Amino acid sequence: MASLSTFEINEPLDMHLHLRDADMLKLVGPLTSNTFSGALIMPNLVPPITTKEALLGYKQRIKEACAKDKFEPYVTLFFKNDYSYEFLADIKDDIIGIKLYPAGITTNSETGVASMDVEVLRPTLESMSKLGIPLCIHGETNGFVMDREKEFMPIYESIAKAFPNLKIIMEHITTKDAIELLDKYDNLYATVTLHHLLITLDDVAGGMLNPHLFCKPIAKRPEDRSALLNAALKAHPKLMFGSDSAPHPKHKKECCGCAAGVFTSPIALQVLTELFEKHDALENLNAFVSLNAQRIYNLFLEKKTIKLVKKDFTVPAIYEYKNENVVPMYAGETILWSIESIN
Ligand SMILES: NC(=O)N[C@@H](CC(=O)O)C(=O)O
Ligand SMILES: [Zn+2]
Ligand SMILES: [Zn+2]
Repeated sequence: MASLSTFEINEPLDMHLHLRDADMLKLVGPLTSNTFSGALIMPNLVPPITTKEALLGYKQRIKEACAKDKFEPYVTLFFKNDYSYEFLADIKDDIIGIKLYPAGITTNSETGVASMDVEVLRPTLESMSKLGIPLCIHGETNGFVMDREKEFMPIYESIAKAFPNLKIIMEHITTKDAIELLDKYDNLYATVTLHHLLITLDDVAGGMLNPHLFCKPIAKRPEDRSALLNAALKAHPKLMFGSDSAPHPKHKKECCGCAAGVFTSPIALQVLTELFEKHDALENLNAFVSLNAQRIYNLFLEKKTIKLVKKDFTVPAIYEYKNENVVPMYAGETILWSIESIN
């Protein structure tokens, strides 16, 4: 009998994750914490996380939901223009970064910033830069949907230039323009999702509409996907894996007015392994999914080894807990790798 191939991932990190709250958190939290060592948790709850009390309470609820696993939730604060230096100095050690959303650009971002003018953002950014707090950004304008990220590039540039000591993370990049910008400024970094390495707009809307692949930023053109994939496969040192796994209940996806977000937590490591194997790049997967983020964010992790085996896995049609449910990417389909053991 031919022996099965196996592959090990050490201390995997998901540097862009939505865990929501309450029963949805209890449903999706363990689907990340069982296989990942840690994750950067997005603050776009309703209302968003803007106080120390809300932040610490949320971190505690995440720890309880994920209590079975060795897992570190790296929580973030929702960017506001009026945070004082004293407030940020006090909260600095509890957060991994602050997430900036242009108002209304994505799910639960209504109270984000109304202007991306550097002068308007300056007070908070100056404090962050002095305190060494990284800035994570959802970088889209409100222009034509396919151009929103590209149009945001000058804004990234203006912030990168104005605050050379501020670490700026371009979240969930989807274009070759963003990949090109990465190498222009020392203080620019990026995350990329699994789905943006796999799909283009064709998969979302080129045939029958697939609401489970609808997300912000929308998937782009084949040449964008190639640029993202090339950078990920070589584990570009400024690029990190961030799933942007963004669960919404089934009835909010399969309806008129579909919510944006793709739910990938339960399949992320298996499909990444499939993708890197297909492109003969498995030797770079640990850098892409862990080492780059450890270096960029100065993280120190306990050992956790995920052993994957090349064995078919049928993705569940739906994940459920009490009244919550969520449909994963590739629901009901077969993927080529499975999780064999977690140590
Ligand atoms: N990516 C998405 O399409 N949705 C995210 C928000 C975000 O990351 O922009 C969500 O919170 O649902
Ligand atoms: Zn976003
Ligand atoms: Zn997100």
